[in-house]
Amino acid sequence: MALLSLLSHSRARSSVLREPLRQGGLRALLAPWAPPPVHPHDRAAGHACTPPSTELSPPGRALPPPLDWTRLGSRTISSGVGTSLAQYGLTNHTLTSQRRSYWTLCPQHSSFGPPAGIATKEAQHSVNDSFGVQRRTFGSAAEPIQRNPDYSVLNSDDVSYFKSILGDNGVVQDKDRVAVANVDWMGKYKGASQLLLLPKSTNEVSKVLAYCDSRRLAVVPQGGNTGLVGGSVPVHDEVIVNLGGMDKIISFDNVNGILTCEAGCVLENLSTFVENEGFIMPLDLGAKGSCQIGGNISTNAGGLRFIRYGSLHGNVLGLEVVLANGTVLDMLTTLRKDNTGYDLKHLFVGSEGSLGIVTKVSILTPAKLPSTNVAFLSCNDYMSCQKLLLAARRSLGEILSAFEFMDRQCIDLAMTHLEGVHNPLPVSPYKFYVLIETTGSDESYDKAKLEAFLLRSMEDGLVADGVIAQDISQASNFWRIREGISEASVKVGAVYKYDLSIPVEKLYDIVEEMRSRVGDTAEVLGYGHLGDGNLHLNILSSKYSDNILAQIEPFVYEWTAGHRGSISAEHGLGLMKAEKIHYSKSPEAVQLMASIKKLMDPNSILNPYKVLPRSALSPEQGN
Ligand SMILES: O=C(O)CC[C@@H](O)C(=O)O
Ligand SMILES: [Zn+2]
Repeated sequence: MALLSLLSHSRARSSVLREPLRQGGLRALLAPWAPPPVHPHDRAAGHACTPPSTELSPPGRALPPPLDWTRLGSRTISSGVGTSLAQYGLTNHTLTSQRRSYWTLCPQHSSFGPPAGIATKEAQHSVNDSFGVQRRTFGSAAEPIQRNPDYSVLNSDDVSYFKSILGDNGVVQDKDRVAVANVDWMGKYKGASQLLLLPKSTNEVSKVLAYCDSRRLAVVPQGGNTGLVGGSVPVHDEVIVNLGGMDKIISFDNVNGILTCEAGCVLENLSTFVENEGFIMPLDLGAKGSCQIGGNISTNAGGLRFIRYGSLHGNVLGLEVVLANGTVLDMLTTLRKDNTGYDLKHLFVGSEGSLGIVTKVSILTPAKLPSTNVAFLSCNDYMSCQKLLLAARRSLGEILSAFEFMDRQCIDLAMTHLEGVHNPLPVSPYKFYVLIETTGSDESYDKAKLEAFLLRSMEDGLVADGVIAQDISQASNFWRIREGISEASVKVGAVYKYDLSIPVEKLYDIVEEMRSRVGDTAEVLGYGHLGDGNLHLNILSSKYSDNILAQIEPFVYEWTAGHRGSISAEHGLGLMKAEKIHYSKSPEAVQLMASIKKLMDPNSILNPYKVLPRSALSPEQGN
């Protein structure tokens, strides 16, 4: 049945937070009593991207009720079509302040606890809480990881030194607050750090690292802690250095669209800021409400706009980075072209904090275009999805801004676990769903183009059914389904996540093979950024089990390598895949990476046990 409602609307995206953070997570515990608010429109250097509110302190004060996140997210991003914040009586400042007050003071979530439904007994047992001993991350086939005995153990003199640099508020030893920073949002990776540091400036980061290097104290750099591979939490007792307090917008060049800001700015706040200037961020992720730009860059995050604007390697113009020994490397250029020697910034894009800590960023932001359309379509088979992608590239060309796919299992999961979303298509035997977004500069031309494309695709049998969002809330609902799959997947109990680059024509084969391998023991989901050849393979079960894992690994890595794919398209290697790098990189490449690591971080203090295999590093540095 054809159900094409051919009406256009402007884009609206719901704001999807990683669940534990929405419930009052790490950001809730960072800088709870902050300096007076600064409106993000005020671009004088040093003004806050996340304007903290004086309304926030002190705890125990009466608070307004928590806001409706989904609706606020829509309002924020819909400002191009006459539903601006101002029309709703909200300013960005109000919005952000309200968010922070919810995060900061939501009383029932102020103490640490793993996300509901995830921290099974198995999970708790699989990680030994006393540091200095073997740790095994559950859901991983890896051997337990020994603490490297060459690292020093934190003592009271260290803490006193950090207090002399960061002040009392910048040095957190409170058990509950440190516990939140020790665990990732899925409750899957858990460290045993005793110390969380909250620097406010590059100079402070530099002093902290210089000291840690001289003492050989291991460090884990942390942003919004929204990663999926255990890269942003400690493995043992590493000191956590969280950049969330460095959240200022430094400048915006509104002729060239170049944003310069500190690393701790939350992506969604940057989006709101640049959208008010008539630009957009070149990347967009489901975790935008929590993730920070420094973390995005350190992990080379891909996301939903990659098909249109490409990778951060292309969009990041400059960086300021603090090296392991405290040296500040100023590469904060805003030039589009600069061919003077090696382009060192690329070493830090995607190296997951193992070579330095990103403290400032300059990034190219594309112009915001006025006309956006979102279509939600179903296809009968995977071949139709592939053909549809090719047809979309040919017919929609310059206006195509997203091409995302999901199988039916994803839709079922989203409908079961996400609040307030509904399947816009009739419940049916469709096996695949595709979300297509177009963004262009001419509303009637763009709309006509998309409509013609969809009608043709239906006639050709590529599309079985579909809708085009007629208003902001429909568009928001479509995006919420796609962006919410990750969040919904952790609600089942246990989730094994793989993030693979595979040639598009083979991409769904591994999902089907995996289904037959795990049989009834687990549910297998396939979704992702089809336009980028990026599959998210999620395997869900009620609890973690070595038997299920044995069906998945090493098969998933061998299969991917056998098809010349990558075992990490966009999530990075982190702890989960540090020992698997050889499936995607040659021994020579891994050796060169290890040499670079040793050159730049000879004491191996930065994010140990992550990214590179122990065998590639020398014994005393690699454990
Ligand atoms: O959770 C996942 O597996 C994928 C998360 C994210 O990269 C997405 O595209 O939704
Ligand atoms: Zn993704």
